[in-house]
Amino acid sequence: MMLSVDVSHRQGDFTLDCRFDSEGRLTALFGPSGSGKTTLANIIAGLVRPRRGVVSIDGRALVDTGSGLFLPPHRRRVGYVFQDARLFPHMSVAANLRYGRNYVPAGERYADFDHVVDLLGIGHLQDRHPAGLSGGEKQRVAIGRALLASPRLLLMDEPLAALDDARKGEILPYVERLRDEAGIPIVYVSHSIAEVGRLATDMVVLAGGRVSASGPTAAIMQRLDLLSAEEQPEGGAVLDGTVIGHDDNFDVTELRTRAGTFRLPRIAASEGSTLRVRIRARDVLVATRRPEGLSALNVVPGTLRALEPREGAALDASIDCNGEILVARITRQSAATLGLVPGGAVFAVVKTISFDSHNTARPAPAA
Ligand SMILES: Nc1ncnc2c1ncn2[C@@H]1O[C@H](COP(=O)(O)OP(=O)(O)OP(=O)(O)O)[C@@H](O)[C@H]1O
Repeated sequence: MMLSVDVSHRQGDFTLDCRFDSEGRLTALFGPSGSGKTTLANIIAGLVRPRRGVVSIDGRALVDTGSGLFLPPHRRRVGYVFQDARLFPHMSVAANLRYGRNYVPAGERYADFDHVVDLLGIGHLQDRHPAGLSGGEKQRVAIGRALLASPRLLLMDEPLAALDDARKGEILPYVERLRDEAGIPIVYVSHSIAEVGRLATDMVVLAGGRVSASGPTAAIMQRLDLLSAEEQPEGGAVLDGTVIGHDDNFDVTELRTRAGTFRLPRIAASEGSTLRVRIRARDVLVATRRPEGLSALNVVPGTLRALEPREGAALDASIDCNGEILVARITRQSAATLGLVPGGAVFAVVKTISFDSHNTARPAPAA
């Protein structure tokens, strides 16, 4: 599926002027508060009519101001999941789930009730009412309701924002399954690097109503300049790898990536399965010689590509490790002391313990 967006819009003092194309399974609209993510999602859904422009899915326009076309929301077949689940309180879970189906012509209904219920693990909740559900359960039902309307595209606007960390952890694997198994492209609004790094195949970065970058997640994530100063240490490389084994003595999992082999705290994943890890810039050290007498278990050789000074004492070193770029946030003083220069041979050092549930996930299978 190809989602194409080229729109301009004004609301109050805010101007949105966005253009991007995405073929991603899960495209994240990422950016700080007020950058225009929800406005853009609302334009795609048909809740906001742009002043100018076109939104199309696979070449079929949903809105085209040039020709005066504006499909109303219910004719777009775009499912929308909001931050708060917005279930009908007087209806059972089963009735909530069936609600959207009735608006879809029989010939266009492809979503299978049992499959969706199974995908989201909500079969046992069907007789309950929303008031008796946890936040995470409500959100899974809201996702199910949107899916059962057989959408061509699913929009999710900060669907985890209202949940605590434990509930987020509970629901993230369901979003991954949705991305990998439901066959519906997802546009996912978020300002969380952890969520986007884990889920997104593609990213559109918004700043002040404009697209500052778009493309595959791994390529965008390493561009720390796209992040705010507070977010930058959270940014870094996103690598996909294969589990090559577990060390039972030390509860460690070995992951082979193109950049090298990494040891992570043990992960319940079978040998040969694939994992995505995000290596935060703040967790990477740089050495000019292979270090000895150091507790960090992960040392991969590479070539220094660039040194980008950041605010205050910080500097980002981009290290090319066999074609994958790792970013290390170090001090300018360290770079000067080590005599770092682009083109030099270095080692990237990563603590095993820096891999945690916030930066380890299963990747989307190849499209
Ligand atoms: N109906 C409206 N009228 C006027 N201005 C609006 C309206 N809705 C939103 N805005 C403004 O448009 C800008 C973009 O808002 P939007 O909700 O799209 O941002 P966002 O990136 O989704 O932010 P957040 O992450 O906080 O939800 C903001 O400056 C907001 O104040």
